[in-house]
Parts: sequence; structure tokens; C-alpha cells
Amino acid sequence: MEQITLARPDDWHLHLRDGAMLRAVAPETARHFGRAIIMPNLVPPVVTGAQAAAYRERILAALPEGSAFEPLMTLYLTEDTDPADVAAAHASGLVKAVKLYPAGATTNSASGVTNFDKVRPTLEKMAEIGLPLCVHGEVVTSDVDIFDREAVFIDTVLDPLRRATPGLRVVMEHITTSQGADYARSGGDDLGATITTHHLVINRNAILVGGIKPHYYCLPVAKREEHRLALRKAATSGDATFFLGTDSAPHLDPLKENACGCAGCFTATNTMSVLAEVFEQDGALDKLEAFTSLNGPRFYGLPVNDSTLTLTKGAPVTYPAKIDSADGPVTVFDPMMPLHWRVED
Ligand SMILES: NC(=O)N[C@@H](CC(=O)O)C(=O)O
Ligand SMILES: [Zn+2]
Ligand SMILES: [Zn+2]
Repeated sequence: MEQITLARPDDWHLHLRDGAMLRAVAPETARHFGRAIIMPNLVPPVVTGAQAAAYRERILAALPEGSAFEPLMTLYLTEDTDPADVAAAHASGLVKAVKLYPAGATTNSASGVTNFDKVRPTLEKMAEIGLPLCVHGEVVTSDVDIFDREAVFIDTVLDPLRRATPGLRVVMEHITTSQGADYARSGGDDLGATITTHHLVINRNAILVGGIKPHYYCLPVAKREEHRLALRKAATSGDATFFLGTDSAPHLDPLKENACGCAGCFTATNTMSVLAEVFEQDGALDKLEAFTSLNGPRFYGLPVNDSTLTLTKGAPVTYPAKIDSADGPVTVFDPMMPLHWRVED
């Protein structure tokens, strides 16, 4: 029997939402993961330290009894963010990162940043105290094709911003292009990148071929095959720049299967089995632990989890097609391939 045991994985980019959805999805992540960076794009967003503290309590209350899962909180950067509040939330240990959404780029990003001059004092404070900035890296101007938004963002926003703020630690969230992987690799220790589970599996054909498939629609949108292959190479390389951020982003099925469907893939439930399959396909099972369990803590300056997770290879494992929340069903990401690695309880 083939088995691998990893230091318990963490998820460095996760949407847990609130209310009934939070109660439905929190156990899905807590089952396999030790910690997760919790995205703050609620309505209204999690902007202040006090809001993050209250949200953390709601998350803890939604966990199964006895769960050791630790939510790592983030603040949503707005043009009105108070640098002193950010610094206090960091100093108290509550907040592990600040999230930058260009206004209008993605789900619940309306309160995000348009004028980068307005957030300069906060970015400078963050560089000073070593608090990472997690970036949704897409431009939003209508003249840029949606498939080019990440590459253009790197050249016109991210690179200038990093040059203007020496010492700022940046995570390029959910990279989807070879340009993203190359830029992340070219940075020093102060630049990291998360890669999602689904972007290692799908290219844009999954969304568009044979009918429109809303459950494969997310932002940044999946790109051409050459980009998926570049992401696979980055993730399976063991390079400390790259770590897992599932971007598991639940939306109720009626809101996905809709004339204006929401962006997001819900991957929390089966992520570890999918990743083991992907890494095995690429002959890189020995690099899985670096990607899921070692590189992230290293970037964030946190200890690797003490506990472990074991995967066993055998007959294909099945996961539910949907999970139920009190508000309705949420479809689990279908990787369109058999999964042979089962997570041991
Ligand atoms: N990734 C997505 O497609 N959606 C995320 C937002 C985000 O991470 O951009 C969401 O909150 O639904
Ligand atoms: Zn995003
Ligand atoms: Zn996200």
C-alpha cells in the first residue's frame, strides 16, 4: 500500500463567508487543514481590527467541536484604512496580512482600491512592520481583455508598487499565468505566490467547451493550457516562492447557475486528493509537502504544523458532488479525473 505523510497542510487563501455558508464550509476545510488565511471580502468587508476579531469568533464558533483549526485573519484594504489600526491588529497577533482588491476586480471588491496614493501610508507602515500584502492581481479597465488582466497588472501596477515600497512583503494571490509565475520567481524573499488547486487542473476550455460550465468560472479566469502547465511546473518544483492557496470560494448553486453567475470554485472538500493526483501525475509527490505545508509558513514566518496528514493510494475515492448549507447547495469542484489518494482520518 502506497502512503504519504505530510506535515499538516495550510490553506493560504480561503473564503469562509459568514452565517449559514460559514457553518457549512468551515468544517470542510478544518477536516484536513491546520490553518488558513481567511479572505475579508464579506459584505460589508472586514476592514478594521475589531471587525476581524469579531469575524474570527464567528469562525471559531462554526468549527466542529474539538477542532484545532486556526483561522489567520486579514484586513480588507480600503482608501480609508487607518495605518495605526492595521499596526495594532498586527501587533496583537490577530492579523497576518492585508488584502488588496483593485475596486471592481472580483466578488465583493467594490470597497477596494482605485487611487493607490490613498493607501500609500498603510503600505509604508506594513513594509516597516513586516506585514504581508496579499494582492488580487488584475487590472479592471474595460480596454484590457479579461485573459490579459493579470499580465497587465504585473507590469502596470504590481511592479511599480513594489518598487515604490521597498521592503513590502507581497503575496501574488491565485496566479494563473506563466507571466505571474515568472514574476514571482524573479522576486526575492519578500515576494511569494499562491496557486489554487483548480488552476492546476483546468484551462479555459473547461469553462467554455461543450456548453458553458459555470462551476469552472472563477477569477482570475482560467487561461490557456500553456499557462496551466506553467503553474504545474511552479507548484511541483518545490520552489519556496510557491504555496497552496485554494481560493476555495463557495457560492450557492442558484447564484452560479445563473445568467450572471458568480465567480468562484469550491474546492475545500477534495483539495488534498486532487493535489496528490496532480503531483503524482507530474512525478513530484516528494514536492507536495513543500507546496501544501512548508513554503507557506516559511513565507509568513510561522512554524510548520506539528500534526500530520496521511494520504493512501488505492481504488478511486469519491466525494459528494455538493454540500448542503441551510441556504442551499454548493457544488464541489469536479476535477474530471479519478482520484486515487484518500485522506486518512
Ligand atoms: N476567486 C473567485 O472567483 N472568487 C472569490 C474572490 C477572489 O478571490 O477573487 C470570491 O470571493 O468568490
Ligand atoms: Zn481574488
Ligand atoms: Zn479568493
